[in-house]
Amino acid sequence: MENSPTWIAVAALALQRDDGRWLMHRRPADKHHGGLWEFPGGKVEPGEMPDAALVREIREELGIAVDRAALAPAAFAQGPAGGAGPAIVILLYTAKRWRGEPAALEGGEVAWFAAAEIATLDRPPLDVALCDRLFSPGTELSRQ
Ligand SMILES: Nc1nc2c([nH]c(=O)n2[C@@H]2O[C@H](COP(=O)(O)OP(=O)(O)OP(=O)(O)O)[C@@H](O)[C@H]2O)c(=O)[nH]1
Repeated sequence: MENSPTWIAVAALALQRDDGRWLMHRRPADKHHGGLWEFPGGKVEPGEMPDAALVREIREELGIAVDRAALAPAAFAQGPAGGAGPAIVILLYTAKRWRGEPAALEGGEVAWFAAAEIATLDRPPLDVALCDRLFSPGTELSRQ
């Protein structure tokens, strides 16, 4: 059995609007996974709780304020980051409340999608797994 010597935790957010649409972020072309659509978020810093990291990343990346109490754990996925980097474990939270209007402050673009539309977007492999868990038929969220 092989153990991964290192891995990084990434916290990501599935933000849902009142009309049921979800926010996705298209990564800037010059970044790892450039041009792919993913849930906004970023790396958890050493010593940081994932939900606190997410509040920070979302403020930096989208310019909106989300309270930790509004974050609900939803799913996780793990796998290689691609390239020679350490493995990634992505912790996905959902939120339905925030303050401000989301914008792609660090490049790329943001847009709101129905769950069925997200299935047609080009996404990193871990996001395909996360979306399967979040939107799979029979789950509570897929009916909302
Ligand atoms: N934020 C986010 N990252 C994801 C997702 N799926 C996925 O494979 N990743 C990968 O996880 C890593 C997270 O890095 P990031 O670039 O978003 O994080 P960051 O802002 O803290 O990093 P940086 O400041 O070093 O660029 C990237 O390799 C990214 O491609 C996702 O849904 N959301």
